[in-house]
Parts: sequence; C-alpha cells; structure tokens
Amino acid sequence: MYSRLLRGHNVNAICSVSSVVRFRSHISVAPDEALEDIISRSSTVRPYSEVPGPRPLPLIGNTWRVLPYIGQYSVSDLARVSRIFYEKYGKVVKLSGLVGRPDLLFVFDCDEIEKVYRQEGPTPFRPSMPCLVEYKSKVRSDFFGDLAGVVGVHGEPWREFRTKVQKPILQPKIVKQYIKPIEDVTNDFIDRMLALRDGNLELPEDFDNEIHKWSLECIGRVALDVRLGCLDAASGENSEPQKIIDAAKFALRNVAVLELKMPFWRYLPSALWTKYVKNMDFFREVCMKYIDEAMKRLQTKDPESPSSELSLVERILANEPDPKTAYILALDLILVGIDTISMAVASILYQVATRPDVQEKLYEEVKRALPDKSASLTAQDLENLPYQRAFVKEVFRKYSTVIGNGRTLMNDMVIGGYHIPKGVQLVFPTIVTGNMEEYVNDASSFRPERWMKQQQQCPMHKDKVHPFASLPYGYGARMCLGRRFADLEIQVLLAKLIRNYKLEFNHDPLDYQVTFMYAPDGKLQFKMTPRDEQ
Ligand code: HEM
Repeated sequence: MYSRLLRGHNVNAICSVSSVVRFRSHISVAPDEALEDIISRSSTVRPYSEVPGPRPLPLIGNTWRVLPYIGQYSVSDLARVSRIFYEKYGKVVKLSGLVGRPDLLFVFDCDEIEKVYRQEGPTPFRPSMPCLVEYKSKVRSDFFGDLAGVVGVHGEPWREFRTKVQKPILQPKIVKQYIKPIEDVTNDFIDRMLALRDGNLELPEDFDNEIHKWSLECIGRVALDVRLGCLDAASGENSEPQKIIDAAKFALRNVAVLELKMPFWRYLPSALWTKYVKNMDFFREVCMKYIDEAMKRLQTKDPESPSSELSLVERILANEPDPKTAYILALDLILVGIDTISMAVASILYQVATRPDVQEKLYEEVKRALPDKSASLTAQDLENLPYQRAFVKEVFRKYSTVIGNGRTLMNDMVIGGYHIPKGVQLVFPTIVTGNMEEYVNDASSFRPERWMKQQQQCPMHKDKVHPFASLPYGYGARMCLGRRFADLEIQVLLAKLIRNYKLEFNHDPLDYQVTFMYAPDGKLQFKMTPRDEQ
C-alpha cells in the first residue's frame, strides 16, 4: 500500500529544485518546515542529486545489479555490499533507480543515525516487507480488515494496535514470569540435543533446524500456552510444527528477493509472488488452528488461575474484548519470532564454540551463579550473569544478526550535509557501524568486557561505543516487540547449556551470510561434552 503511494512521489522534482541551491551543513529540519524555508536559510547543504552511489543505468536503473547472472551483488552478499558502499562512497550512499520502490540511502554516520531516530514522531515508518503489506492490506484484506497487526503496518493503525498489545510483552515484571516455562522448553531442547549426537558427540548437520524447533516451541508456550511438540522424537519433516517453521522461513527469507531482485510482482503476478501468497495462506491457516484451540481452552479455564500461568494471548484478552487483536498479534509474533531468534542463537553458539577462552569465562561465571546445576533458574540467577549478557551484546555488535534497520523519511531532512527528500528509505547498516573504529574502540577485537561496568573493564582499553553504532533490536517507539522475550530465551539457553556442557566446533571455519538474518552459513555440527565427564 505505502509503496504504491511512494511511487507517485516525485523525488526528482525535489532534487531539481534543490540542485540549484547550496545549503548550510547539518541542519535538522522541523517536520512541517517547507522546502523553500530550508533553501532560504541554507548555503552549504548539497542537493540530493549529488549524494554518491552506484550510478543507475537508463531504463533499468540499479535493479540489474541484483539480478541473477548479470548482477554484481547477490542478496546473500548484502552485508559485504554495505561495507563496499561505505568504503567506496563514504558515509552517505544513495542506491537509486530500483524497480517499483523508492531510493535507498545508506547512512554510516552514527551521529546522523541518532539525529534521525531522535526526531522521529509517534508513528515511525519502518519500510520493511512491502510484500507483506500487499498481502495483509489487499490480498487478504477480508481477513485482516482494519486490524493488520504491527508487522508491515504503518501510521495510526500501527500505533493503535501496538498500544493495545505492548504492555504484557514488554513489561519486565511480566516477562520474568515466563522464566520457568522457557526453562522447561529449554531442558527438553537440551535433552533432544543429547539424543541427536553421533558417535563423536557431534550434533547433526541440520542442527539449525533444531534451534528453530526450540524457538517455535518457546513462542507457542509463551504466547498461546500450548506445547506444540516440536521437540518430540516423533516430530519429523512432515509434522505441522515443521511446516510452520518452513513457512515462516520462506516468508522472511524471500522478502529481499521480492523487493530487490524480483520486484516485478508489483506489475505482474510472478511465480515467486504466487508462491509467497500461497505460503502466507498456509502459514495463517495452520497458525489459526492452534490459536483457535488456545482460545477454546481459555473458555474452560479456571478464572482463579494464578496470573503467572497466563499466556500472552490471555493477558491481551483480559484488557481487549475483540479476540481478533489476540489472533493477529499471535500471528505476527510467530511469523517474525522464529527465524530471528534462531539465527541469533546459531551465531551465539558458534561464537561460544569457537572461542574457548570466552567459553571458560562464561562457564566460571555461571558455575558461581548456579552452584547447584540442576536447580531451577530464578530472575536473580540471571541477574548474576553480567559477563553472559555482555557476551551476547558483543556477538550482536560484531556479527549483527539483523544487518541493519531502516526508516522511511516522513519529511525532508539534511543528512550528512545533503538535502534528502521525504519518501527516501534510510538504511542504517549496523553490521558496518558496529565495526567502525571511529565509533567503537578496538572494534576488530571480540571483547565482551567493553559492555560491562567501568570497574570490570581492562584499564588498558578506554572503552567507547557510540550508543547508535550497534542497535540489535532497533530504537524508539517501533523497537522490536519481542526483544525482552528474545533476550530471556537466549539467556536461559546459554545458562543451562554452558553450566552443564562444553561446546566445540572441530570443522573448517564458517562464513557468515545473509539469509534474512546474518548468521554462520553451514553445518552447525557442534561437539557437546558433559562437563562432568571431562
Ligand atoms: C535476537 C532476536 C531478534 C532480533 C535481533 C530482533 C530485531 C528486531 C529489529 C531490529 C526490529 C525493528 C525495530 C525498529 O524498527 O526499530 C524488530 C521488530 C520486531 N520484532 Fe524483533 N528481533 C528478534 C526477535 C524477535 C522475537 C523472538 C519476536 C517475537 C516473539 C520479535 C517480534 C518483533 C516484532 C513484532 C517487530 C515489529 C515491531 C513493530 O514494528 O512495532 N522479534 N525486531
């Protein structure tokens, strides 16, 4: 829907007006300020047309660069491409002439990123997933109606929905109540890992799929109070949970392809677009089956049940009479909450297994915090793991699972000394900014200590991290809705695993690649040895 609106927006007209004038550098623009006012008080700001970047070819623009066979970039190379853009063109880079979509503006300047984030209004516009927008607002508008959820929804409808649902999902007091359910699921996952090991104590080649099963089982338990059975021995490739995982992966992993590589679905329904719609229909229907069952169970549940036993859906229903809100929220959470955290965990475990010194420090800390390794975890136990928390932050900084975030400019703005017209889509590539020496001291070293309180840091290093260089969960009103649960799930899994087992990776090092997320590409055949057996 919004991409259609933007298509009509004449970026070039603004450029041509502005190109005759030089503006003053680094002026923020008040939201309702007219272009003429900016022009009249500016003398050094450069016009949009002068922003450097790969030159679009006549007629086919820059889309050819990501086309199969002839293009120089592939979607899986997006992290590398971001780095090349920075090295070749500087801190502000324009990728224009993309079929069916506004220009992309890559911003590698953390002060400018901060400026954009800090002045965004109450309804920030993250330009992700126009294909999902099309699906929710057009193809299946009969189902979604006015309540389209948060993912791919913008403006007032997004704000209204998010306001209704975010309290139980983000309140630390409520989130802590899920430590036990998540620990139960995680214990089953670790048992399954043990059972899956081969004669060399190594996990199977498709271990990343097992991580996906754990994350789906966690969401099912937390959001719907249902155990989906993903971790049962019988859960094979034709099981329903596996189909949910495959459908969610397909939906997210084809976004970049549908947007950058094969954007022609906007004009003619391509085979990939038809498959995307069928896949989303399947995903929606199979999830609805479980959500419906959860709703039916609720009707027979004892109203006196303690609040610690409520699922997220129940908490929403307690304040929101329209059950559709709960349905749509659960769908959104399942859609974006499986692949994101699974790939983050794949990356985190790979870093644990390939950094024995760091793993020993993690182990020493968790042994102190949990002297009885079989005792249940408490919120206080997790509080006592500062190095573990810092370790996760450092993995996110150095190997940013989400390679970048973005915002559509809602008003003209000056960025990096250039006048940028509204409608342009800003990309903040955290995979690059989190590794820039200018913003992070000793950026190439992996040092979790940099995130710890001053007294725990090495006196040799003056640790500085620009607060906008590494934002794994985004920023502001639109920040990740599942971040507290994602963090909790990661912390519980690491504590339970490292307290009891040693992880190794005895194969050729893996390269990181972008699927939807940025994660090690290859077989995660970790060797898992019980600590007591050494
Ligand atoms: C480590 C794992 C995860 C990472 C790195 C991550 C990262 C992100 C980022 C960067 C955004 C965009 C924020 C912004 O625009 O400022 C986002 C949005 C979102 N995330 Fe996550 N996420 C993770 C896990 C999850 C999980 C497990 C769930 C659900 C249970 C989830 C649900 C969402 C939702 C619903 C949004 C859209 C929020 C909105 O637009 O209002 N995420 N996430």
